[in-house]
Amino acid sequence: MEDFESKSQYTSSQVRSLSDDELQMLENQNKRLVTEFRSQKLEVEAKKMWDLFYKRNTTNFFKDRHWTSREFGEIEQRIHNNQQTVLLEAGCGVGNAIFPLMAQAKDLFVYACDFSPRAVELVKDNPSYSETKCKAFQCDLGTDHLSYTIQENSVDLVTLIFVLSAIHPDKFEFVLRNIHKVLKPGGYLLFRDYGLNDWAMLRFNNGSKISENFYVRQDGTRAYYFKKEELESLTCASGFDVVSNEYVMRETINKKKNLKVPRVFLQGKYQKPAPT
Ligand SMILES: C[S@@+](CC[C@H](N)C(=O)[O-])C[C@H]1O[C@@H](n2cnc3c(N)ncnc32)[C@H](O)[C@@H]1O
Repeated sequence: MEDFESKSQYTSSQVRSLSDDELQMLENQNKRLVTEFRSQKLEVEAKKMWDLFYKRNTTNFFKDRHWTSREFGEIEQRIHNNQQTVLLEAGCGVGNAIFPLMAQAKDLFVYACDFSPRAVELVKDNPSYSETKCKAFQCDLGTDHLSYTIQENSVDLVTLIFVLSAIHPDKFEFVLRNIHKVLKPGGYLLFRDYGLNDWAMLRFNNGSKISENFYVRQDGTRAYYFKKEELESLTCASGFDVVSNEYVMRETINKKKNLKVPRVFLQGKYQKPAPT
């Protein structure tokens, strides 16, 4: 989670290949893994860690995401056609993805959920929040059923942006099935998250690795780095058809640190099949 400016972007079906130095960095991470006790504690305290994150940063950490409609054609098209749309932003944080969309779209209703009570409060405190256009609620996507709050088969689009990576891999399928239940047949899950061999993944120190591709940051929040084949099989196992699923490679520049780094994200679009 760093503040970087994007320089260039292209998609790739290949995993980013690593230099010898980078391979060595990954090798070093395996020397001392997080203990089983710490790993379990991090799982128990996941909600608390994110809530503390928002206590420290309030709405100041993430920038508004103005790229969502550009990156996901389904959103753009619906906004352009003034099509009535129900969207769920699963793991909404303080609303950086939803408020720019609500400002553009005339006929959009947004469900926004997060397991951090502070994040949900910050969404509700936003001057652009209105109960007629949005319902923000607390929900742990890995344990709470979305269908207790949202009617089954009622949502056109679900966005899941840098959220699944924060959840324990054992819960990935539950989360995806949870989302699948509230999507309309024919509706889309729009996904962006960290990809394998992302620069941030290689930077973790010895002692930060929990398990394969899963790490803990200094603030106690966790990050998983996805392989495209893995997300493809997870979404299929959860009842989705894969429409697209590619790495997005970006070269970004951190002006303060004078650093140019290769970021890797995984971006995908998965559809709940419509009955034939
Ligand atoms: C990196 S932020 C992304 C926020 C937002 N999607 C955006 O694009 O700005 C990750 C969010 O996932 C939320 N989160 C993590 N695990 C969650 C879970 N099990 N259930 C619901 N939200 C969760 C965190 O509280 C945090 O707000």
